[in-house]
Amino acid sequence: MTTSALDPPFREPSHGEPPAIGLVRLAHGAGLALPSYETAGAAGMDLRAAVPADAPLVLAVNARVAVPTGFVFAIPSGYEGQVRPRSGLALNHGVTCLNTPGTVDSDYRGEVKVILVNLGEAPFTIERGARIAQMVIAPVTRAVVEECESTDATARGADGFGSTGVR
Ligand SMILES: O=c1ccn([C@H]2C[C@H](O)[C@@H](COP(=O)(O)OP(=O)(O)OP(=O)(O)O)O2)c(=O)[nH]1
Ligand SMILES: [Mg+2]
Repeated sequence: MTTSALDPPFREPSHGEPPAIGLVRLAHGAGLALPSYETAGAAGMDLRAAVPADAPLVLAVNARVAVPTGFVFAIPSGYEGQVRPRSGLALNHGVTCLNTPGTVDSDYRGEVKVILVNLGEAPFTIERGARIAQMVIAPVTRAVVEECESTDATARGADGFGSTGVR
């Protein structure tokens, strides 16, 4: 990450301690840089492709693939990891995350993967170490659900799916 005097230091909204995430590097992640915040105020840490250096992954037009990141993330209870596209890949190449935002649960102990789809017009080559997506760590609220006989009344009622028009 590059920093400069122009950049205010990142502060937690609560000004408390940031959540600590343990990363376990898998064998095929050897030598890869850790996921990293690329600017002082970046919301997401970029995830890198742990594909073989001698066998870049070619994503055909309209194809999708789960790209390995080479790491297991241990996200603390009360948080989730949101796997989101990078806007540059989306705008310049039509490459995005199919399930955006992907959800990485705090109890998941498998390898984090990035489900990419190529909606562009040309095959897209993913080299080892390429920054293919970003993960935002977010607090989670879990609701209590209960079955009810009826709901309270609202002005909208059951109107939806464009009921308010476009303009
Ligand atoms: O982009 C993603 C989305 C998910 N996952 C991993 C972490 C997550 O905790 C797990 C399950 O994801 P999700 O709940 O979205 O998928 P599911 O189809 O509901 O699978 P499951 O039945 O295992 O929950 O898969 C990723 O590595 N990348
Ligand atoms: Mg699930």
